[in-house]
Amino acid sequence: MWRAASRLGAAVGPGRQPTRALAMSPWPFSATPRDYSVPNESWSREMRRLFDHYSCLCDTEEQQQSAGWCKFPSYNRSLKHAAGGKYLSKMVQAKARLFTRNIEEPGAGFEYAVFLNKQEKTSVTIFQPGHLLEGPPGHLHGGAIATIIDSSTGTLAGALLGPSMTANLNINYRSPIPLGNVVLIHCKVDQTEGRKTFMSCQITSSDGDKLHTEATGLFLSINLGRLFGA
Ligand SMILES: CCCCCCCCCCCC(=O)SCCNC(=O)CCNC(=O)[C@H](O)C(C)(C)COP(=O)(O)OP(=O)(O)OC[C@H]1O[C@@H](n2cnc3c(N)ncnc32)[C@H](O)[C@@H]1OP(=O)(O)O
Repeated sequence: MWRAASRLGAAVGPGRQPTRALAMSPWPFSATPRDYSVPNESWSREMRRLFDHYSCLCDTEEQQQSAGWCKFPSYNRSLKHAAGGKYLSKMVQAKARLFTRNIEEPGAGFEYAVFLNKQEKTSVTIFQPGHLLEGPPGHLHGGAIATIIDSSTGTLAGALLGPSMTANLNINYRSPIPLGNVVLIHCKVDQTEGRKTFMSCQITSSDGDKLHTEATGLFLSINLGRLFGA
């Protein structure tokens, strides 16, 4: 199924934006938070093609109901929202940024967008790794791979379960990922037992032909108040 999903559809007009995104709770910082998971000038043709393809699946209410896809917006600050500003120093509140969104230069770090299918409990992340994420020469660092896996599975877990944390990640690195190459990260929920959600994930080339990475993860629902010492 993962492979089939990556092959769906052809490219549509460049830079087309999804008309529907997942409903989010009100943003606490300003009326217009910036969604980082939209095309910018660093995105390759393939990145835009995949973005347009998955955006099309989210386009209309009818398609949403039949296919169940939506784009998950991605902001660079979540801390004040999560903690309600209560337990954190002003210094931390002012400086904290989501790890994957704190490289300012477009294309230098993590360029990605997450599309969720809540009905099927799956997600697809389209990911274009930039030059600041180098590990082996010309290729993506294993820690950066772990980061994008954690972010992708964590986003799916958060959307399905609410506040949750990664308890365990197991990663098998099968083939190196060249910097700049667009890859797909397919995540799915395998099982839920009380607070525990078991997930699995594959990273493939954008045509689905090459397997780069496989992973499993365990996420636990948490009480946010406890996380911040309540
Ligand atoms: C929307 C926003 C967008 C934003 C989108 C951004 C997405 C980014 C997502 C990033 C996510 C992260 O990086 S999170 C950061 C990395 N993770 C962490 O730092 C977590 C650190 N660990 C912890 O805080 C804790 O260990 C918890 C919360 C995971 C669990 O603690 P707890 O709540 O007290 O639960 P505990 O009683 O220990 O365990 C409950 C049950 O789970 C089992 N269990 C616990 N840990 C494990 C484990 N590693 N492997 C197997 N099983 C485990 C226990 O045996 C038990 O089973 P039984 O006896 O009940 O059967």
